[in-house]
Amino acid sequence: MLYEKPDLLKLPRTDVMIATPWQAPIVWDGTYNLDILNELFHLRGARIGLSVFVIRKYKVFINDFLQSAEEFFMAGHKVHYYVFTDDVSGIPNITLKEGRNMEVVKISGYKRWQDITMRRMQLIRDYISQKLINEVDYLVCLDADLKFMDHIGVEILGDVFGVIHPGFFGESRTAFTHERRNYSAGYIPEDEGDFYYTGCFFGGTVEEVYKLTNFCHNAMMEDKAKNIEALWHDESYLNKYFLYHKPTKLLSPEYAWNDYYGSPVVVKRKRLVHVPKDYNAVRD
Ligand SMILES: CC(=O)N[C@H]1[C@@H](OP(=O)(O)OP(=O)(O)OC[C@H]2O[C@@H](n3ccc(=O)[nH]c3=O)[C@H](O)[C@@H]2O)O[C@H](CO)[C@H](O)[C@@H]1O
Ligand SMILES: [Mn+2]
Repeated sequence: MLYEKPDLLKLPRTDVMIATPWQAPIVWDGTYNLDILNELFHLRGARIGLSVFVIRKYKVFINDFLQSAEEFFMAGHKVHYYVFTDDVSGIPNITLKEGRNMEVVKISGYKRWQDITMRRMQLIRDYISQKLINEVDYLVCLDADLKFMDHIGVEILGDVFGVIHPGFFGESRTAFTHERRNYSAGYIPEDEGDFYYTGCFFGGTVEEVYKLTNFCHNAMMEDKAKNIEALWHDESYLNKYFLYHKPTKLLSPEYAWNDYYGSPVVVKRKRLVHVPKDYNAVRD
């Protein structure tokens, strides 16, 4: 395989941090060679799962989500979609490319939207031990109200990864919307916290995603027993997990963009974007 020799004396990017203080890479455009990575993951025959939840009115998002994933997500690799839904007939039967398949998993859903979003942790955890552990090597967990606009491939994969929220990447700790009540299991003290991670995109090896979802679900149950819920629900507990179990890879906000935040110069590609939604129309 031919490619340009890496140059140890040349920085791939000079405008952004490309590794955390704990030496985890932060993936930005221009920091990786996709040909090398594709070759490595093909040699391993990596099987990649993608989980997405489509409950109640979130059906409106799933066609664009899947069609755009077929175009941009893990092109050329083995992909297994797991679509969790309360309405199997509402999931479009789209034509998938070679090496890709889809499983629709019927679940009952919850009344409150907060429970729908939070219970994903429990459902993912349980489906990993029931089935996924034998079917995929990596699992990528995503919101449904997203559309792929550009390449997302094996450069994202690692033991456990999170995505820096597009609204907070230049912010100070005090601006992070972490859970600050010390009696919540999602609590992060004001002088701790590295980045603010989005709840809409995380993943890793199936074993690591099991640990992450198990932690988050247990933390939620601990709070539920006290009749509290962290400020940003699953996102708050995910941030807590990443504080003490640091991600081994981080994805830049290119991987979870929202046009609400405009077009900062450091963001060269908007790979996955949140579809604008009318909260009152799609929730409850
Ligand atoms: C960009 C980002 O940081 N997203 C997070 C954020 O808000 P969002 O406002 O993006 O959350 P959201 O409304 O997209 O809900 C999260 C996900 O739950 C599913 N769903 C939700 C409601 C429903 O009626 N039906 C349904 O299927 C669906 O897959 C959806 O994408 O905060 C949420 C918790 O408050 C989650 O942590 C989201 O991941
Ligand atoms: Mn969302």
